[in-house]
Amino acid sequence: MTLIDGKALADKMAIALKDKVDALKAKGVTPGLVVVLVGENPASQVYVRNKERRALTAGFKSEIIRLSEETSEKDLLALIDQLNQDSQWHGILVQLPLPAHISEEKVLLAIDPEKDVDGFHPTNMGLLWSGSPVMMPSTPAGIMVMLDEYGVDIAGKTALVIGRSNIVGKPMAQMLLDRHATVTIAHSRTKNLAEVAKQADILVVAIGMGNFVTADFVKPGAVVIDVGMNRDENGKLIGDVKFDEVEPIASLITPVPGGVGPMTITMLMEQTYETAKRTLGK
Ligand SMILES: Nc1nc(=O)c2c([nH]1)NC[C@@H]1CN(c3ccc(C(=O)N[C@@H](CCC(=O)O)C(=O)O)cc3)C=[N+]21
Ligand SMILES: [Mg+2]
Repeated sequence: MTLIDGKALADKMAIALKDKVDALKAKGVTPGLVVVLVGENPASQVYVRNKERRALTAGFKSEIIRLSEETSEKDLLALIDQLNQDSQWHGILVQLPLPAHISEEKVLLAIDPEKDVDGFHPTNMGLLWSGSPVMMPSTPAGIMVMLDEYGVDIAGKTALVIGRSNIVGKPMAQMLLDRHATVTIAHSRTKNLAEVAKQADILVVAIGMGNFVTADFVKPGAVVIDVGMNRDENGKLIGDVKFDEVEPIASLITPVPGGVGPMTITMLMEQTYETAKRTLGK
């Protein structure tokens, strides 16, 4: 069996999370997650709905605040300030991307780092890179859980992360490094990418180009993690990895859908729960 079933693992973790949440509620704390969505990005609508469904299933208090595409940066910052002060919300997530007239950097800086369940605030990114993470970006955190669940050895292995975003590639590299992998980050300017990729025991692909990674990129027996979420010409969801070609070569591979995506949401829920739990003694 070469498939890493992210959906099944997410469902399994959801059952355990519900029990943990019930126990926390009995102590008087209900985890609260608020999601802010600006504009009508159709992909964002799907993700935000999935998040809300998983949050309510877990027994959280959850709300989606939908703002029009025309919302000013000033109004959004004022809303974040208000959510920062509101003790019913343990986690605040502002869905990215934001409309072009709003600075993502300013918005992420405005979120209280203690409520930044995405782990995107520079304080949280710095804590991760210095080896004392508090809030971890949920996509790479979910990938680490999948690697552990499927018994993948990380220490001493060669890992290649393709993609250098702040939300996936960079934190992924740090998490693998922390577990003693030998890590390389590749990107669109990397020369001889297929040859570089072919050295990797663990290959994480987050480049945002459908079917980009083909059989010639993959070392036989490699573990292949596909973070891609692309639509093909028929509107079908496809990953960054050409699954049918790579699956016979890999020892383990994540599908799209049903791999990284569901675990991203699961880790967001776990992190919101942990954040709520930290308020107990306060
Ligand atoms: N502040 C912020 N935090 C995020 O974590 C964040 C974000 N902005 N913006 C967009 C990306 C993307 N993202 C996904 C979440 C769930 C699925 C997911 O559930 N995927 C399912 C299917 C989805 C479908 O059918 O379209 C799957 O892969 O099986 C995918 C992608 C979170 N993101
Ligand atoms: Mg995330």
